[in-house]
Amino acid sequence: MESLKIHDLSLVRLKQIVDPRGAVYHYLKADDPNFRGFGEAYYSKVNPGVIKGWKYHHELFQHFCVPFGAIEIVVYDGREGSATYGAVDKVLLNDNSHYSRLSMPPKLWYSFKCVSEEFSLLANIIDQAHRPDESEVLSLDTNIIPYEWH
Ligand SMILES: Cc1cn([C@H]2C[C@H](O)[C@@H](COP(=O)(O)OP(=O)(O)O[C@H]3O[C@H](C)C(=O)[C@H](O)[C@H]3O)O2)c(=O)[nH]c1=O
Repeated sequence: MESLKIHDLSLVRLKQIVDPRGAVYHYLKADDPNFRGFGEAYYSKVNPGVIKGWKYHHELFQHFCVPFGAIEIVVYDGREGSATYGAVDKVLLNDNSHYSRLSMPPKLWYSFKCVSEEFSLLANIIDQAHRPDESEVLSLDTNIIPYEWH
């Protein structure tokens, strides 16, 4: 596990099993300590240079990885009472040297940018089905979150 500032946010390097026909990419197993149950899996396609966010989920526990392309994801801890209140982590996820899973509890703000030349896919496994009433958004230029994308 790699160390991040935000309490409860975890980054785990994943295996890619090389095979001349095409590798196998690990993602998430039910016996992983971070597994919280299965609700839904989906991909967010992000075009080159595009930033999506800020987003916030009241309830969802999320597991991100990037099986195609490269994405920088920034996470902000605005949870009152958190031991790491105010902390920001920035993580690179890609399909080769940074093939990792970012596991994230609810109530953290995040945004992500495609930094590959082609589009990227951000895969997400969540512990309950997506519901539109469960999330919040802020614009990228908000002054509530102490991070500016360039
Ligand atoms: C995820 C989802 C989205 N939608 C609708 C809601 C919007 O009208 C549209 C795009 O959703 P959104 O703008 O949230 O898409 P992304 O910015 O790619 O973000 C999504 O993928 C990243 C990785 C996240 O972590 C978000 O929580 C997730 O919403 O699809 C649905 O109808 N059902 C769904 O399950």
